Amino acid sequence: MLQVRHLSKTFGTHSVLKDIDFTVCAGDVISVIGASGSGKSTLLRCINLLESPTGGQILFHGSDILEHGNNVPNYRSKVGMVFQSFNLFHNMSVLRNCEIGQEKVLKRKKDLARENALKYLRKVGMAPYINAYPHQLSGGQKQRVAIARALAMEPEVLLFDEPTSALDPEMVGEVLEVMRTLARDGMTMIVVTHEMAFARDVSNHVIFMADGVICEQRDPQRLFQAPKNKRTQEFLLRFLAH
Ligand SMILES: Nc1ncnc2c1ncn2[C@@H]1O[C@H](COP(=O)(O)OP(=O)(O)OP(=O)(O)O)[C@@H](O)[C@H]1O
Repeated sequence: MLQVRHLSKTFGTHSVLKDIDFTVCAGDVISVIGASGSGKSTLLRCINLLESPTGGQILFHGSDILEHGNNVPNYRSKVGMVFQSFNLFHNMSVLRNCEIGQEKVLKRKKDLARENALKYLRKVGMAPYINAYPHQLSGGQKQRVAIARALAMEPEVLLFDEPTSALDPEMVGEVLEVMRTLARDGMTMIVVTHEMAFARDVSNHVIFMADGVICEQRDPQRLFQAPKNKRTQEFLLRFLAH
């Protein structure tokens, strides 16, 4: 479905992504792990074109979306994103947050947008809060609304950029549980995370990054139990020591 080929990104003279290569198939849950500053968020932001890659290809169903003339708005509507900081519209209710993108971007009629918003708010357990405003919600609840909003756009791939990093520890579980359910339902997901248990137990493929490079990518069982790359070994040892 999605192939990232030789992707690079430079900020000024700082090379943040170098020769990134991986493939996403329908139903894949891919976790991207690595130390702070290794380029994980930049990679996600390049995939959904919030950042322009400096080089390489992003093939979506075989066509390179970085090539001039490709339908970028269509691609964007099929690649959803959930941010660390929720990015909800503060002046809108929970329900409106989940309707607005469908109406403005997908041009859905109000009735359909509402029906869909309610469907996904139910899925993440936020239906009782449809009239609440973001400031009335906990961090975990805000993130569940953000997930419902992304799902309501019915993307083919959902990108998560450290979705639990801004949450108090007691709220991490409720968001991870929603993500586990999505994975079980077959949602295609790329998840930048520091939650190693999620990466190990839920994903079918794990990418380990250091200094803008993919050092190792494999199935989680082998990557966690028998990492081949020295930097992966060091990272996992440091992680276990905490
Ligand atoms: N807009 C930008 N301009 C300049 N440098 C940037 C920009 N965005 C990111 N960088 C740099 O790119 C590098 C990778 O950052 P990135 O946020 O992708 O790492 P990360 O692995 O996601 O880190 P973390 O786990 O802390 O979120 C860092 O050195 C960062 O300072």
